[in-house]
Amino acid sequence: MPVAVEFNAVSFAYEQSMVLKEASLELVEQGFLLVLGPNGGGKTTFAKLLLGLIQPTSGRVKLFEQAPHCALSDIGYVPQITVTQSRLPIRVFDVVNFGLYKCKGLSHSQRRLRVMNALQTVGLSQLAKRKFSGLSGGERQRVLIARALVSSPRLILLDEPTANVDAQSKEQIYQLLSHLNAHATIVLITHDPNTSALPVSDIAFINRQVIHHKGPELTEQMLALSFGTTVEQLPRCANDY
Ligand SMILES: Nc1ncnc2c1ncn2[C@@H]1O[C@H](COP(=O)(O)OP(=O)(O)OP(=O)(O)O)[C@@H](O)[C@H]1O
Repeated sequence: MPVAVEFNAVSFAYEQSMVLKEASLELVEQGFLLVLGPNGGGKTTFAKLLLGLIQPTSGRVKLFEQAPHCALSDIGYVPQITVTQSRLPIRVFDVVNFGLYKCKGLSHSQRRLRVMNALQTVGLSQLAKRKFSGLSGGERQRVLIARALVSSPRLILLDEPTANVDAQSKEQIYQLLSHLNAHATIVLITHDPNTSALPVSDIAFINRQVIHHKGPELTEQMLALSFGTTVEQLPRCANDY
């Protein structure tokens, strides 16, 4: 399988403050990467590096074998929803239409078709004319997912899409992500401890260091890092206690 995301010994510091230290991972196309870690651990910084919004202090990030800023049309990004965004006086159709800003040369009817198809994929075509501000939290998140997938990206990056939604909406979003993973690589940043319904292929646990595991389980190293122990301090076997 070709590689979708590659972090090679990536470090990043905001001025003097080191946020990521020598992070390395590789995610193949159509993989499903769960990004976990405590508040302030560096998950959003990881996402910004992937989007090419910031550059590594050292090391290299590649997206589909290119520098991220050259592969931006291959990414659909679902940001954390802010209070300001949720109050915007704008219709659902127009929110999704914004996702086509990189797709030049489409006719009005082609745009309309793509927006309606994206809304249909997330199960909300009947809400196209409704005001975004009048939707529930779960519906808003699904509209933002439609905005991300309307340009047919090869990778969808989501930052906490289930943070403020009820259990039923979370289930709908997880079903949708499982469905989308048939055609796209997924990178999901989350604090949700219950992701067993998702077809996770890889986990990255981020707390200044990045521990990458190929498989859906948390490892002992990840748990140690979440409690503030460094990997070097971990006992190597039970006899060390
Ligand atoms: N623009 C910035 N300037 C300086 N420091 C920053 C900046 N953005 C983030 N940081 C710091 O970098 C560290 C990592 O932040 P980041 O937002 O990547 O963490 P996170 O894992 O996404 O956290 P959360 O789960 O709370 O969203 C934090 O200590 C944060 O205060």
